[in-house]
Amino acid sequence: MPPLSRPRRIVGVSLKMYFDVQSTLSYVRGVLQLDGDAWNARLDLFVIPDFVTLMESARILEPSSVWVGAQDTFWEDKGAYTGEVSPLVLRQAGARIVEIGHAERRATFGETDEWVAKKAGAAARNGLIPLVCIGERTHHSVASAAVGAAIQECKPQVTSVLAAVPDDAEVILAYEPVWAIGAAEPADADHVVNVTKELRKLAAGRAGVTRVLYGGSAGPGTFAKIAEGVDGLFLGRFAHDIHNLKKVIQEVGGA
Ligand SMILES: O=C[C@H](O)COP(=O)(O)O
Repeated sequence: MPPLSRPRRIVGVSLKMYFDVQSTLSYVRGVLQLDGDAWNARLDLFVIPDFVTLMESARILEPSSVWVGAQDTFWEDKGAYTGEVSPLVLRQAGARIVEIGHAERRATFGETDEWVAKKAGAAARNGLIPLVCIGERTHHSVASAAVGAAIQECKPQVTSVLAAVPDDAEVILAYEPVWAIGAAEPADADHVVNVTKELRKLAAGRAGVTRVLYGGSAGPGTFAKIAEGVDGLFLGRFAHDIHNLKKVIQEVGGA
């Protein structure tokens, strides 16, 4: 059987709630400056600011090929849902991608697999690409047991989402072991490769493109070690310095 072709690589960064308005817009302008580099022929790039600065960020990046994303969405398009943000409005505001089920939302706000799946379906229904974060909460000290335990915990997170999204819709899965988020270093490369290879199998046969990213203290130097299992990186703190983001883009794009 010929080897399966891999989808186009992709790099994204979430600003989480680290930045104020001016810092976000200044960062986004910095990303715009990267647009002329050769990377855009080789990979997709997205930036996820907070909701308040999303529209202005999208306006700044409109002339570029960089996608703007949202950090969450609600599962209904309209109605009496005070405080929630509609996927329809996100699309109209310029978002192309929406992050769903980040570990911080699951832990702090009690998001369940059921909610995450409904949100992913709503995103796809509105023409947004769901970027679904998955990952195990605890890290087994024995490497062989850690892979099996991670797959067991991640599997329902993935299957519930894939059941809620049309088969031909594009989906991005960000494998983020919870214990590796906000840490000093990313997860062990062998662990990431072994888990992501298995997770990828859950989406085999889908008509829509499914890309698998790694996130969790990733930065310059991370991608080469795990490229066998992933299509790119989902970055946090270590890409909040635009120079580091540029380095990662060069590494993932193979420049
Ligand atoms: O959203 C991004 C991930 O949670 C990774 O964040 P981090 O690189 O700061 O650990």
